[in-house]
Amino acid sequence: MNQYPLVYLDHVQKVYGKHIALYDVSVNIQPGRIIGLLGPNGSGKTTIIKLVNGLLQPTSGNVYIHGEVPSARTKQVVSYLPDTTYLDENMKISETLRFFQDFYKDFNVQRAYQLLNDLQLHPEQKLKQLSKGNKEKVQLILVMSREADLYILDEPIGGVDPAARDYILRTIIQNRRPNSSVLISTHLIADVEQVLDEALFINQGRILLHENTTVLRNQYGKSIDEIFREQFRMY
Ligand SMILES: Nc1ncnc2c1ncn2[C@@H]1O[C@H](COP(=O)(O)OP(=O)(O)OP(=O)(O)O)[C@@H](O)[C@H]1O
Repeated sequence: MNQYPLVYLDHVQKVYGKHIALYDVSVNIQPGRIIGLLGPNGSGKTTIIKLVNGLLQPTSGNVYIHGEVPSARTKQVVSYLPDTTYLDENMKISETLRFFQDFYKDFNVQRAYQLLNDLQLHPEQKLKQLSKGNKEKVQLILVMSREADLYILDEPIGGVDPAARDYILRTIIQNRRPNSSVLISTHLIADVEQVLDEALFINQGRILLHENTTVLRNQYGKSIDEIFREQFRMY
């Protein structure tokens, strides 16, 4: 058992040119948790995600995954869904699964086929034949079928029918690797809040709150979406 937190951001500051994107951010993520990284456009969500992935370096402070700075080794335990498409549109769904199987030795192809079935996606369909929402589902299934310690989802399922978002997230999250954590970045709070264990509110590069969602609901007598809107008046 690793004695370090899964993720620890230790007084992280990130500056792009003259713009300060993150001010003194400290965050601790434990195993087995579903965390919503919630904030309006430009608040610093993607910057945090890229720092955890090792795609960006902090200007000051440190990022640790299992007590180590991000490296090729830590990347093996993090499965990342970027907010852009990266798959060849001419591939069939089944070919994307083979591609992931070749690329990631921790890819669980049985889980991927099970999830495709659960979400009623046909493996022989080509990506270019799929709707935006169904393409997002395929990407989510690919990322969640790795045996990772941390799954990072940057704006997942924004194109999916709102009525189906909760079901899709729930299905995928319930089938993830046991005791892994999921960090979900979104501004669609109402659609994800039922699956969240913790809420991390961020605004203008500062963490405003990091709390258990049940504690928050009980404390305010409101949904996470309502608390977010009322407390921080971002909308
Ligand atoms: N490469 C860059 N150069 C300069 N400024 C940047 C760069 N990347 C991000 N920023 C700025 O840093 C701030 C945080 O951006 P970030 O992409 O982390 O926000 P976000 O919360 O993910 O936003 P969104 O919800 O719109 O995706 C924003 O003000 C953005 O304009």
